[in-house]
Amino acid sequence: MRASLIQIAVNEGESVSSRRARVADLVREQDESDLVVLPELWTVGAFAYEQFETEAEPLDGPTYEVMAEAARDAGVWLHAGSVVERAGDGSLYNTTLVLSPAGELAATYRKIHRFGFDQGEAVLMSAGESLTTVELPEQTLGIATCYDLRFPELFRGLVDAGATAMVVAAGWPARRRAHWTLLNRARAVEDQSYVLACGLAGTHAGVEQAGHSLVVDPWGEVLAEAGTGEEVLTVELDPAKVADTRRQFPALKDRRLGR
Ligand SMILES: O=C(O)CCC(=O)C(=O)O
Repeated sequence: MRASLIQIAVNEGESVSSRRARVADLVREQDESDLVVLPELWTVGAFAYEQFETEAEPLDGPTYEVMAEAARDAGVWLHAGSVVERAGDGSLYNTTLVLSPAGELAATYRKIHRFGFDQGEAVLMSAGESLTTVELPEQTLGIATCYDLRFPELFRGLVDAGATAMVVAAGWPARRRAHWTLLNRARAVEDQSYVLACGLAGTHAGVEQAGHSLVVDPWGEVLAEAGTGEEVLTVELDPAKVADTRRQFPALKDRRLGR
C-alpha cells in the first residue's frame, strides 16, 4: 500500500475556503497512492480557538463535500484530517473524517484527549468517547489526534481492536517537536505498528507548528520525515511487516496488565 501524508501550511492571510480548494488539488495530485492523510484542523488551524464557533460544520459540511470529490477524483482512501464538528446538540468536537475512494464517509473519530488543560480546545470542545479503526485492503488504521499521542493506553486499545497502522493527525507546536518525534517512534515500537504522523506547518494564532511529519515502521525505523514547510511524504507500507515483526519479537503477547 502506498500512503501519502500532506503536511499543510496554515498561515493567516489564506481563507479557510481557499485552503480547502488548494488542499483538494493536492489530494488529487496523489492519485498514484492508495491512502492520503491530512493533519488536524487544517481548515481553521488547531490553535485558532476564536474561529472554532464560526467555522464549525456538520459531518456532511463543506470540508466533507470538497474532500469527497477530491477522494473520488484521485481514487484514494482519504483520512481528511479533522474538522470542528458541530454536533446535533450544538456542542463542538475535534472530529476526523475518513472517506472511501467512492467519497463515502467510511469512519469518524472524535478526539478523546482535548488539549489545553483549562483553556482552548479543552473547554471549547467536547471529548470523544470511543476508539476508531478502519479496515483498508492491506492495513487496519487506528485513528488518533495530536494530544492523544501522549496516552499510550489509547494506542494499546487500537492494537487490541486490530490496528496495524496508527494515523496521528496533529497540529503540534514547534516548541515540543522533540516530544513529537520521540512519542511517534515510541508508539511504533511498543505497539509494533506503522505510525503515520501528519502535522501542520506554518504559524497561526501565534503558534509556530513543528512540521516534521513522519512515517515510522513497526521496528521504530523512520521511513520518511518532512521538514518544516508544506510537503508531501510518500511511502510504501509492506503488508507483511507488522505480522512479521509481531511474530519475530512477540512482546505484545507478554502483556500482563490492562487487557
Ligand atoms: O501535547 C502536545 O504537546 C501538543 C498537543 C496539541 O497541540 C493538540 O492536541 O492540539
